[in-house]
Amino acid sequence: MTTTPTTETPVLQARGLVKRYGHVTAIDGADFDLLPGEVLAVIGDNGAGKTSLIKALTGAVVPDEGEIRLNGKPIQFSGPQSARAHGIETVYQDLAVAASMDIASNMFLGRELRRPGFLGSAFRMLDKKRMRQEAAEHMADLKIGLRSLTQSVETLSGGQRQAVAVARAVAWARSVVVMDEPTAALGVKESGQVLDLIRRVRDKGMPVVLISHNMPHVFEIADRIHVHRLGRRAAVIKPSDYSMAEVVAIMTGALGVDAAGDTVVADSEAAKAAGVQAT
Ligand SMILES: Nc1ncnc2c1ncn2[C@@H]1O[C@H](COP(=O)(O)OP(=O)(O)OP(=O)(O)O)[C@@H](O)[C@H]1O
Repeated sequence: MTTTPTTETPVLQARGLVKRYGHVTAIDGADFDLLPGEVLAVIGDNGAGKTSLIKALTGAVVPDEGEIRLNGKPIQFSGPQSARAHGIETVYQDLAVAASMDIASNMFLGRELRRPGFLGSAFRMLDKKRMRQEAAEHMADLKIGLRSLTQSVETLSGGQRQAVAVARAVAWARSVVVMDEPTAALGVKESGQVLDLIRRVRDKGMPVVLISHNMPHVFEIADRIHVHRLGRRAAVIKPSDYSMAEVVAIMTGALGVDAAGDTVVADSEAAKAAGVQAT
């Protein structure tokens, strides 16, 4: 396994994570490092344990073993709410937004602002005006152009909905934004817009973890790629150092990566079939 040598303290880090579901070991001693200001893609074959790893890092599952550190400090999340309270926001592939509600209400879903004074404290009245104003500021900040924040989310295109979900996550995140397959359901143009948006989030200084099966998107946007295989990190590489075929070969186990960052043939038949050779 290789890690890019760095002196920076990772924003989010894991060592030796294990998660078992009965007889299945979904995470098998996984390490993870997210550096400040980077887009880190997490890729791996189906069943490699990417989702389980991300769930452990975002509080959705509690690992059986291992350690998670946030900004260098050991931390245990008791649930997604606890990860959120520590500034980790996740954009889920499905269920990203409440379709029948308007854009501003979606931005503040579960964190609604109340009217000041008695109206808010006693009658729990919502401060819709302020929520719209702040939602508009967040949208402008990320250069997301939407006609009206009072239109319901179901009237938006898939890409626009994803943009609302990303804007919401960025608005609340203080440490990390995790995105699970954000372009999976989108067309070419909309995917491009979401990738641009991810770049803007990164350029604001917010590190992004991107789980994706889409290799061209990963190569286009990731600063580093965490390759997950058989429940653990098989390699961390820079997209500029490897071809897509090589990364797929690392993912499937045809190639391994040694401590110097060179690829080594791990399965010669599979490497031959994939048309790749060791460096
Ligand atoms: N709740 C669960 N109960 C039992 N087994 C599970 C559960 N969640 C995941 N697993 C198993 O753990 C392993 C890893 O699954 P996981 O979903 O983390 O992989 P993945 O890399 O995200 O896969 P995919 O790309 O197909 O979504 C699989 O064998 C899966 O069947």
